[in-house]
Amino acid sequence: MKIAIANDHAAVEMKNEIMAYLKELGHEVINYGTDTNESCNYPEFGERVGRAVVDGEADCGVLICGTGVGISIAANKVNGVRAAVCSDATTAHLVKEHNNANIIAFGARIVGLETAKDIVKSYLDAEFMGGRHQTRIDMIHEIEKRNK
Ligand SMILES: O=C(CO)[C@H](O)[C@H](O)COP(=O)(O)O
Repeated sequence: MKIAIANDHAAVEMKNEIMAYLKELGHEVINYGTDTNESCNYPEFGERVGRAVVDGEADCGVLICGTGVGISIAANKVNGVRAAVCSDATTAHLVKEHNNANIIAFGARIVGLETAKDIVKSYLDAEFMGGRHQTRIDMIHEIEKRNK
């Protein structure tokens, strides 16, 4: 898969570890920054990965900030993005199966590296179940249309 990844200053080291792990798993990774520890603003990076996924430059995305929350909120402002913050592998699996999340997010100040690896692996191994879950995703798209 082609995976877009980005982070803020709180997550540079974790992003580098996760990029290496994703490559080990055989994925292509597109890095949208940031690559320095200098303080920056997570909305910029959330939007970059959100756009990359919605525009089809990547199949899915990984976003990391201190908590995973701010960067996912920003990504979710791009129409068509379903970014989900996860702190455990079970949730990561379910956000793909039920919500067809196209971006997974987590916090470098919240989870350790091994948990972060479990989260991305569990997400990537899962498949969207469709059916009643598709109905609900269609409803989310309707909300987007009503609130453009
Ligand atoms: O988690 C985050 C957003 O949800 C950010 O990483 C966090 O707010 C950055 O904080 P600071 O500028 O104090 O390092």
